[in-house]
Formats: sequence, structure tokens, C-alpha cells
Amino acid sequence: MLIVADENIPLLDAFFEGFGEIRRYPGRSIDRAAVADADVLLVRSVTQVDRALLEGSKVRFVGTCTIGTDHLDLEHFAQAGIRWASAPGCNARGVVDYVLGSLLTLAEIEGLPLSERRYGIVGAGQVGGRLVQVLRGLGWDVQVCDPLREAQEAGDFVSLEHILEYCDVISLHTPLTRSGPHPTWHLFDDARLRALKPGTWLINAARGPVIDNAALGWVLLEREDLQAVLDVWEREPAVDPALAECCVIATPHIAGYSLDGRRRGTAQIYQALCGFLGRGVEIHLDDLLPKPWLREVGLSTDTDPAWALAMLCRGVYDPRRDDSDLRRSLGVDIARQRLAFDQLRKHYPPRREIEGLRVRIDGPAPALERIVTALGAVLV
Ligand SMILES: NC(=O)c1ccc[n+]([C@@H]2O[C@H](COP(=O)([O-])OP(=O)(O)OC[C@H]3O[C@@H](n4cnc5c(N)ncnc54)[C@H](O)[C@@H]3O)[C@@H](O)[C@H]2O)c1
Ligand SMILES: O=C(O)[C@H](O)[C@H](O)COP(=O)(O)O
Repeated sequence: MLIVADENIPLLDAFFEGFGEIRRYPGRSIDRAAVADADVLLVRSVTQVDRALLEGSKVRFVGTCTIGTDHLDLEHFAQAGIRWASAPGCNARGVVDYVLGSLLTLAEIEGLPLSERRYGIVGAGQVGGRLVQVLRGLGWDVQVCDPLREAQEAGDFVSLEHILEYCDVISLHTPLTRSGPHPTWHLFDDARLRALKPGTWLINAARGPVIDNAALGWVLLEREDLQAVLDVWEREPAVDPALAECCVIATPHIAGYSLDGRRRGTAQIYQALCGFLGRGVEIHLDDLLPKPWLREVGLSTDTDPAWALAMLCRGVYDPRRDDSDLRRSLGVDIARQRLAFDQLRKHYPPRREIEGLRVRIDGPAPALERIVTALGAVLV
């Protein structure tokens, strides 16, 4: 069996060498010639997998080690009888940690307590749903907009208009869709961006085109009261340097890039391929994940809760380093800047997740216990 794979998929050999030959390519270079003889194609989000790529090839299974599927032509897969799998939820916790780190930075810059802001989460699936749980666990006011879930289940959902009118912080976690009853392409267009409440913080760690980036650039220049955090960009790997300049945090699509999340993505596709081929699952992610680096933290009962929240989050991950890395790459010509965007992602430093961090408190401290539990850390 021939497997053609994006070279940036971690643990390719560990999971897939038992299936046959693996040929690695940079994700953006996977073309018709590369996949012609392949039985299995394993990709990340940068490879457009459609009829133009696959027609005439032997590919019968496509696995994307990502949550997002907007780079896959699922209609063609159905017509051509190609089975496919993605990795739902694999890096959702990484995105939650990214949003928490961004909120801490925004709060410091603006001098505003996070507990007094009103949060609007747009898209409450694997990522948004976990984020809602964490923020509500902290006792904060969180509004949720997800019309697709709202149509199917009872729940406390609100409209996007309510989010725009009521919330001080808006975090986007929808897929990128161009059709259907609630398409998300340019969901935040010029009119909605101009309708943001004074002082709104807007975070996009979903897909770049969910916000009209040109409109956002203009609105941010006109309205100094707004603050933006962008992990994703409309024309990746190109980043508009002027737009990045207007953002509090600007990163190269790494919100979900925890070591755990990336390896989990490979493991999920390995399991899906085993299922497709009717083989048993023999390789387990737990054997391939290093122990958490920050394993246990001790807090005194008189620790300031706001300080504890910042310390627990930043002790594991702080997006400011990723922001600095991207900004250093923006002063060069566009070709080198695009290359730098991909290089920052390819050589991304290993980072872990907050969930599972063990926290010991030397006595009863309800406010601290609440923070620990909300973060998904473990009270010991
Ligand atoms: N920046 C990153 O590193 C990173 C990492 C992971 C995922 N993502 C992106 O985030 C997206 C969300 O991830 P997920 O795992 O939560 O996906 P998911 O499919 O589990 O959840 C998406 C949710 O968005 C909702 N939704 C769809 N259209 C909507 C609309 N118009 N308005 C409001 N809600 C809408 C869906 O009903 C669903 O509940 C992914 O599709 C991917 O593009 C980015
Ligand atoms: O959809 C996802 O899972 C994320 O956006 C993921 O971080 C994409 O990473 P990439 O495939 O571009 O390396």
C-alpha cells in the first residue's frame, strides 16, 4: 500500500509504517503526480483535496489530521466512493488555551478585569463548547450563538445580533462554510464589524475568511476602541502586515498547535484508517505522549485568584511568544513572509495543554478551587 502524506504530520512512521510505503511531501506541493499511485492520502489543512487533485488516482481513503474540513471536496468524495476521516476535537483544547492566554493579555493591556466582561461565543462545537464550559466554570457571563445547534436541541442560545449588542468579547469558533442555511464566509462583514459595541474584543481562531479581513483592517484603523486577536488570515500563508499591526495578538494559525493536539490528530486518523481496512488498533497515543512538563503546582489559600488564573494558564502556554515570532517575519517581502508563516508552523516549539495540570492547595479556598476545576486542571 502506498501512503502519500504531508510531511508536517507528526508521528507518521510510528503510526503508519506498518501499512506500507510512506511518501512525504510539503502539504502545499501535493499534486496530481504525487497522488497518482497512492492508495491513501493523509493531509493537513493546507492541501486542497478535490476532483482536480484526485481524479484518475488510486486514492480510496483521505485522512485529514485536522478539525477543519473546508479544504476537502466532500461532494466529490461521495460521488467517487472515496472514504474520508477528519480528527474531530483533536486540538480543541489547544484553541481554548490560546483564547485564555489572549484574554489575559487583552485584560492587562486594557486594564479591565476579565470577570466583568460579557462573552459571546459564536459556534459552540468541539472548540466553542469547551470554551463555554471553561468560561462559565469561572463564573463569567457567557452567551452562545449556534443556530445549527439551536435548530436541533433545547438550550440557551442567542442570535448573532444579540451577541453584537450585548457582548464585550466575541470569540469565533465556526467552520468555514459558503453554503447552507448559515454560511460563515464573511460572517463578520463590514456592517457587522461596524456594529460592534464600543470597546469590543474580537478573537478569530476559526478560519480567516469568517471575517472580511479588508473590512476589519479599515474598521480597526477607524475605531481605536476595538481590539482584535487573529490566529487565522484570509489569504494564508500571506498575512496583511497592516492588519497584523492593528491586532493585539497576531499568530500564524497555531491556536490548536499543542503537541498533544497534533499527535491526537494523527492518532485519530490512524484509528480511522484501521477501521477502513478492517485492522485492529495496535498503536496507542498514550504510549507516544511525553509526560506533562509542568506536572504539579502548589498554591497557598491566600493566593489572589486573578493571579492564580494567569499563572496557571501562562505557566503552560502564553501566545505572546507566537505573536512576537510572527511579527518578526512581517517586515520582509511577501514571498519570504509566506515562507516564514509556513516555517513558523513547521518548526513550532512543543507546547502542552492546561487540562490535567495537577494543583495542590494547602487548605480550603473555594475561589481557587473553582478556577482549577474550570480550567480542567485536577485538584490534588
Ligand atoms: N486556529 C486553529 O488552530 C484551529 C484549530 C481547530 C479548529 N479550528 C477551526 O475552528 C472550527 C471549529 O472547530 P470545532 O472543532 O469546534 O468544530 P465543530 O464542527 O465541532 O463546531 C463548529 C460549530 O459551529 C457551529 N456553526 C456552524 N455555522 C455557524 C454559524 N453560522 N453561526 C454560529 N455557529 C455556527 C456548528 O453548529 C458547530 O456547533 C473548525 O472548523 C476549524 O476551521 C481552528
Ligand atoms: O482545523 C484544524 O484542526 C486546525 O486549524 C489545525 O491547527 C490546522 O493545522 P494545519 O493542518 O494547517 O497544520
